[in-house]
Amino acid sequence: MFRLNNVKYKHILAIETLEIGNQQTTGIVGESGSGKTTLVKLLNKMISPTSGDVFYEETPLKDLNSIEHRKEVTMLPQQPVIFEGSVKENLLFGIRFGEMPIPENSELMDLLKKVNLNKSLEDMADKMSGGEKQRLALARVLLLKPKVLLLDEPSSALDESTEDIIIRLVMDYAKILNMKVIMITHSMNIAKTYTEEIIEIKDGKVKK
Ligand SMILES: Nc1ncnc2c1ncn2[C@@H]1O[C@H](COP(=O)(O)OP(=O)(O)OP(=O)(O)O)[C@@H](O)[C@H]1O
Repeated sequence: MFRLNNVKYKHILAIETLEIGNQQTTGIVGESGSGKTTLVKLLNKMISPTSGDVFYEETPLKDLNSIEHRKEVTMLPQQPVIFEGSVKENLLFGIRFGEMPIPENSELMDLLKKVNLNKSLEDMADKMSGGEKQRLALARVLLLKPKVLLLDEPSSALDESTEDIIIRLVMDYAKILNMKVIMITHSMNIAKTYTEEIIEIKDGKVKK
């Protein structure tokens, strides 16, 4: 799915070769500051390498339009962005931006239930807790049904049992929608439990 060839990003990453295959779930594991987020940002063209090439399905990312690419390969950042306004407005933000058909309220409510968010569509999103905001942001990306979902430490604002429920839910949902998931986590245990292939990053390099 992705291939990196002699990729450098500033002094942060130096990856000679890396293949992320077509498996459904991939884990990216490494210590804090090792370069995991930077690697994932390269995959959806949020940033471009200082040198070297990133390929998506054999096409160099530098030849792809960033906005179009990010519709296919969508990232849920560690700190979710929540806008002033209702839960519904927040859910529909990406849909409107991508000029996609607006879903029925019933689909939105189903999704809220799926991500364990006990709120109504009219509730104000900026009044919610950190963990609730993260689940809302997750619902928003799931609604976009990207081909590849990049999750940056999806559980950082969640307690352990919610974390488990949410990761399992994303993985199940991804399977149903045939969505590939690349998930950053600091925990080798989480990676082993939920992902088929694990990439370890240490000091900006892939650990062999
Ligand atoms: N735009 C930037 N300019 C300079 N340094 C940066 C930039 N972005 C990140 N860094 C630094 O690069 C290193 C790797 O950061 P990155 O966010 O990729 O790590 P991470 O493995 O995702 O860490 P964490 O698990 O704590 O989120 C860190 O030392 C960080 O401070």
